[in-house]
Amino acid sequence: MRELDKFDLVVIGGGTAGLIASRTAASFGARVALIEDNLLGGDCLWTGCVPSKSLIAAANVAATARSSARLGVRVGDVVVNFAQVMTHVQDAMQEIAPVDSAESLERDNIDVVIGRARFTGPDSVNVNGRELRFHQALIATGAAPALPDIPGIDAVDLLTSETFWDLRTAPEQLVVLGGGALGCEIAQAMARLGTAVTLVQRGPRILPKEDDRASSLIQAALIADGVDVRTNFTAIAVTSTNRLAGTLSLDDGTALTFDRLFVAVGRRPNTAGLDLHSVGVRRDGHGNIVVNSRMRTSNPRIWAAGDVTGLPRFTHTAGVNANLAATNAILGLTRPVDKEAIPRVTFTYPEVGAVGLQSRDAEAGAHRIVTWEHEQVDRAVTEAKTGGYTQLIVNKRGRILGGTVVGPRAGETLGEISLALKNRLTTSSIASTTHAYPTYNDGLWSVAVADVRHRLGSGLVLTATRILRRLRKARLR
Ligand SMILES: Cc1cc2nc3c(=O)[nH]c(=O)nc-3n(C[C@H](O)[C@H](O)[C@H](O)COP(=O)(O)OP(=O)(O)OC[C@H]3O[C@@H](n4cnc5c(N)ncnc54)[C@H](O)[C@@H]3O)c2cc1C
Ligand SMILES: NC(=O)c1ccc[n+]([C@@H]2O[C@H](COP(=O)([O-])OP(=O)(O)OC[C@H]3O[C@@H](n4cnc5c(N)ncnc54)[C@H](O)[C@@H]3O)[C@@H](O)[C@H]2O)c1
Repeated sequence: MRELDKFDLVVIGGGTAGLIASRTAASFGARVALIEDNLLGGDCLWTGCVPSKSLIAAANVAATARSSARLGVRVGDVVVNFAQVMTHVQDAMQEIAPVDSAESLERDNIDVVIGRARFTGPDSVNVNGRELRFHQALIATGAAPALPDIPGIDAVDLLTSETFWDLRTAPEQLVVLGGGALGCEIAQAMARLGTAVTLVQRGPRILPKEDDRASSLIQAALIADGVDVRTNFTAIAVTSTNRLAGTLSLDDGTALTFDRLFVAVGRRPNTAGLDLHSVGVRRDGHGNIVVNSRMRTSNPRIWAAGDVTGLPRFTHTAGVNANLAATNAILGLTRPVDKEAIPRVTFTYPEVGAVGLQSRDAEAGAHRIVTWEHEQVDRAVTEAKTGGYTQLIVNKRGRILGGTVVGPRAGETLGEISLALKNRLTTSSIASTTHAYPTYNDGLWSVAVADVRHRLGSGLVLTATRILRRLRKARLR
């Protein structure tokens, strides 16, 4: 660590938001210190995206092997070695870790300080008894699993996204509480790996943020994989038989036996111990740090990004918003955050990808919902994976305002829809772009062509087409 006494930017938290903010600021020549309390890489690398997608990859291989006879390939019994699955999960994390390491950050001229940060004054942070002074600071301390307040729940060692990755033996009976992205991904993956899984969702449907039909398709897919999906139930008590196992009582009088209970009911921001009061950084009713459209907090010297804010909790939003905050902080710019073109993907099978408006947001007369069934996507037919759809929400001129894709590679197709949304493109732009055949993106191409045809068949465009045809005929006479 260099001994110059004041940093241009002190970043608290070494997850995606903190790493990106530090690198952005350092690339502008700023003097940057990054403080991390635990492991550099944060949630995405150690407890979130990377381990969960590695687990899902193994689960999908098991499911593909089991269903291969349908395509004429018979394999023997599918045997899952859960300890080896978890070795694969650990290997994936270790392979990515060097990118986020202290050595790599120091090569980018970032001073890394390991320890827990606490604000001690308007321009100072204390770490392990040591004072770091800053011109500006950025809070990127992330979030942790929220725990529901259910009588008896403290008597069992819950599985959460933080503890699950330490498992080396698969539970036999897993109860998953919460049917959001996390609950659905884990429930399906574990069912595919051979665990008996029950998913309890408080509301009427799983994945409630998604299009109704997407929720129904994922619910059907989970059930097909053997998950016992219980929607519209409230858990009222936990009775433990030992520190790990017990029963979960539901409000209809039934009780679910589990040997592990996985809790996936949302996240709460990590702000404890930062002493935000002392620096005048405001939080909302959920404890999220309040930021303006430029990612600045109520203290103009302090910025925040990532899961600790109330903005959508994804790795890509953490990275993009942190980059924006650091750019605004160091260069004095006033670039606003993008709140419209925020894509999200739930990595169940099939995947659900969504961005912008959804069918429930479409206003009659102003918007149209155009849908293409994957039964008509040749790639899906060749792979026998036709149970999905591509849907766009467009305005009268065909401008793309949002979309939902359900299918095996929905997340890949979503990139093109996000690009269209961000750049205010119409379906004509997609329709007039040649797409390689046969790909899942054919669904998007087809839905765009269908929309252009619809517009050609009505209103001004129809009149213009008719006039052109008449003129052409007259010339040919
Ligand atoms: C199981 C799971 C799967 C997920 N899958 C996806 C996915 O597929 N795609 C996607 O986009 N998103 C996914 N997410 C969400 C994604 O992981 C988060 O949105 C993202 O990692 C948030 O990054 P962050 O930098 O804001 O916070 P974090 O990565 O949590 O980083 C915060 C860091 O701050 C440190 N810290 C906290 N307090 C202090 C302090 N006082 N002093 C010093 N350091 C401190 C913490 O140790 C931590 O390392 C998933 C999340 C989970 C739980
Ligand atoms: N693919 C991805 O991008 C991905 C995957 C996993 C997690 N994540 C992120 O991780 C975070 C956590 O995910 P999550 O699924 O826990 O949060 P979430 O808020 O998306 O979903 C929680 C679900 O639990 C339900 N719920 C709440 N209390 C309940 C209770 N007592 N009993 C039963 N159900 C209850 C809610 O209705 C909701 O559907 C999110 O911010 C998410 O963005 C993202």
